[in-house]
Amino acid sequence: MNAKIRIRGLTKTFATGATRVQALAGIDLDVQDNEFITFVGASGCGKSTLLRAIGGLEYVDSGSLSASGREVAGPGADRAMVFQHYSLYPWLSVMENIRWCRRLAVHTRDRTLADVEAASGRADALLQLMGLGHARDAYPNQLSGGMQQRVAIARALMPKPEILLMDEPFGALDAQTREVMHDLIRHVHKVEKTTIVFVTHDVEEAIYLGNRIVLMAPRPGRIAQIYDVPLPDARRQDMKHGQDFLALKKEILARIRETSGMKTDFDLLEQLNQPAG
Ligand SMILES: Nc1ncnc2c1ncn2[C@@H]1O[C@H](COP(=O)(O)OP(=O)(O)OP(=O)(O)O)[C@@H](O)[C@H]1O
Repeated sequence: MNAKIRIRGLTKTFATGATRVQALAGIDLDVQDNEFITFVGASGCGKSTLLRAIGGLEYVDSGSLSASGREVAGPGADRAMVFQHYSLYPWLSVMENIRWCRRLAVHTRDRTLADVEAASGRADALLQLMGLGHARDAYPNQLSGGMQQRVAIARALMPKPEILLMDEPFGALDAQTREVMHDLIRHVHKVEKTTIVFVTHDVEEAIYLGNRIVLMAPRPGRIAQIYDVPLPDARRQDMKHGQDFLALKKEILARIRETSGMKTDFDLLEQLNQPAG
């Protein structure tokens, strides 16, 4: 079976003056169609750089990268991105924001009245899917952060991308809103059957959302391990307290600590409690 995203030997170095940072080194990864895969790892391990490369927003130095069966040479209509900051157009209503992409040249495929009707049906369906029915005529500044992010996701889904790339999309939201968004995005994944690649620094979020987790490590940015998530497709919040979930969370957190070389308060406390000598 052909992978939806296929990455082989990908490398990327950033050079700023005399400083060189190897953000990605020898990345090999296959993401299958309709997978929900999460990238997690210590700060600076290259998660966003890898996501941006898949989105065609970052040049790479060497290696190969294909998405939806084509070599990635830049952004494309098969891939949509959602970032932490919603970047909605403040002068457009919720519905106008969602329909925005239809105005872009790349999506001028509404040739007949039937096309136009299909597009407005799609926008209405996304409005309902994202729980935005009551907010269709509101403007972004009238919405909470969670609602704005729902609009940004609906807008990204409008052209039916095959791949949805999400870079810490819920990073700015409070804990309760994040939980609601987690269940919503799992539902979107089930209904839309989009392949989702999701970057986060939150291990619990990575496990709850992903079918697989790519653990990355820094200096140089690389894949340290890939985990299968031992949870059924239908997720429930109470699964976060299950033994398998907690064991995986503990293991990943330990690996992140190991790879980042950073001491946590917990490590320092353990050191202090060690008998001298
Ligand atoms: N445009 C850039 N110019 C120079 N260095 C960069 C640039 N973008 C990223 N880097 C460096 O590349 C490395 C990987 O960065 P990246 O943002 O991909 O990591 P990350 O895992 O997403 O980090 P975080 O979790 O902190 O967002 C870091 O050392 C970062 O400082």
